[in-house]
Amino acid sequence: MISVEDALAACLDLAAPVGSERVALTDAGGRVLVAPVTATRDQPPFSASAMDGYALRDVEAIPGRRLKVVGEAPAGRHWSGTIGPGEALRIFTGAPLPDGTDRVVIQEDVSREGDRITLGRDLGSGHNVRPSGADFVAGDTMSAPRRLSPADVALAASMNVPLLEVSRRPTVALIATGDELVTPGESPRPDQIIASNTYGLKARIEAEGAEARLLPIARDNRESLEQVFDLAAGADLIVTVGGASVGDHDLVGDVAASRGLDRAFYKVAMRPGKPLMAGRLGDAVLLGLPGNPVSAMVCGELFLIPMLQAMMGLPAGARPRLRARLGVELPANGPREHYMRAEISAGEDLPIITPYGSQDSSLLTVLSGASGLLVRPVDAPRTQAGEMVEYVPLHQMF
Ligand SMILES: Nc1nc2c(c(=O)[nH]1)N[C@H]1C(S)=C(S)[C@@H](COP(=O)(O)OP(=O)(O)OC[C@H]3O[C@@H](n4cnc5c(N)ncnc54)[C@H](O)[C@@H]3O)O[C@H]1N2
Ligand code: MOO
Repeated sequence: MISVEDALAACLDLAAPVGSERVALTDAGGRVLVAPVTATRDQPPFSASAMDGYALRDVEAIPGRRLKVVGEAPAGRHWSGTIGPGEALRIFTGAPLPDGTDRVVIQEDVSREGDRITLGRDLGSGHNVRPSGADFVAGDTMSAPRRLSPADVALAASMNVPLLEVSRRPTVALIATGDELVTPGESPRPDQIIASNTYGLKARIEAEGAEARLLPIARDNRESLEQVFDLAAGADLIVTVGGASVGDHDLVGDVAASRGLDRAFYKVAMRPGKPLMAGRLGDAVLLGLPGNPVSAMVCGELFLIPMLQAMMGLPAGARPRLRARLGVELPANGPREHYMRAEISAGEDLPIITPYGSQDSSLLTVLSGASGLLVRPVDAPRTQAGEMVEYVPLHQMF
């Protein structure tokens, strides 16, 4: 058995970037930018008015001063003359500032009669001008790698870059294994259950920006597993669920080995998720998740998600952890790192985390209610309520 840390390092070693493609801005939100975006112009490309009002020379912004309005500049139309002494230009937000001016007095501070304005008593101190290049100048870059936020997409658009180089979405083939499983919506025999893990994993994988393909359920015999493995051809990552333990019907390791699996590890000192396996299988990476539903989802969160991030070219490592105060006393932990499904509530200095009473790895109701995984390190001593602990937050992306 290896440690969680070593298993994650081995998983990340297997997960090479999958390459990139160009997408339009309209399809770029949430994708992973892999090459920097360079601005092709300054923004704003000219000194622009920040308000609706009158452009004039700052030296003439004197309360009570009367000026002649000699023209008008709406946004999108440069006024080509020069503003001289005693003159002002009617101007609107976003319009280029005319030559000779360096200030805009907002219309609320002006009274107008015909082509004459009189400046009010309190003009404020702001110039209401956005200098040319205030946001960015040509050659400025948005760095990569990064997951493109809505604001990033808007920035790239503003830089006049219509196509972005993003990571291809890694493709994941999901294989559920077991004679006891039927697809949701079907009529199970009394001795069967509904396959759930691959559905939860698909949702999680897609929330991360990868593509998941659900393959037919593989039955507990070599022939069926071989057939379903064949269907996984072309995937970047093959994820099996179940059939990983020591039972007579746990065939995933054997079948993968006979297909040439170069196994990196099998079994991790953690709870849930001990019978985890990973390796290289031809051109793909294989991640073998344990069958218990909570084990599959927790291992998905802790290992599969960082692997996908690495495959998309993002800096990848252990899932982020937060701090909280323990809500109840916990006994000493054993030799496996324990990821306890827990509730998190508001506390004084830090949130309070309370693990559920039942930590059985078959209980999806508990996982569904949990907002974090309380991390109990290997051989952690008895821990009192109120002590500081760490947890991995869950469900944050939904
Ligand atoms: N003698 C031992 N028995 C077990 C050990 C052990 O070390 N020695 N480990 C236990 C642990 S821990 C786990 S986790 C499970 C994992 O076993 P497998 O990965 O071989 O999983 P299965 O036996 O196929 O299934 C376990 C459990 O999960 C249900 N299952 C499987 N796939 C799905 C699915 N897609 N959707 C919903 N539920 C699924 C399956 O029906 C079983 O109930 O082994 C322990 N045993
Ligand atoms: O490791 Mo199993 O995954 O504890 O249920």
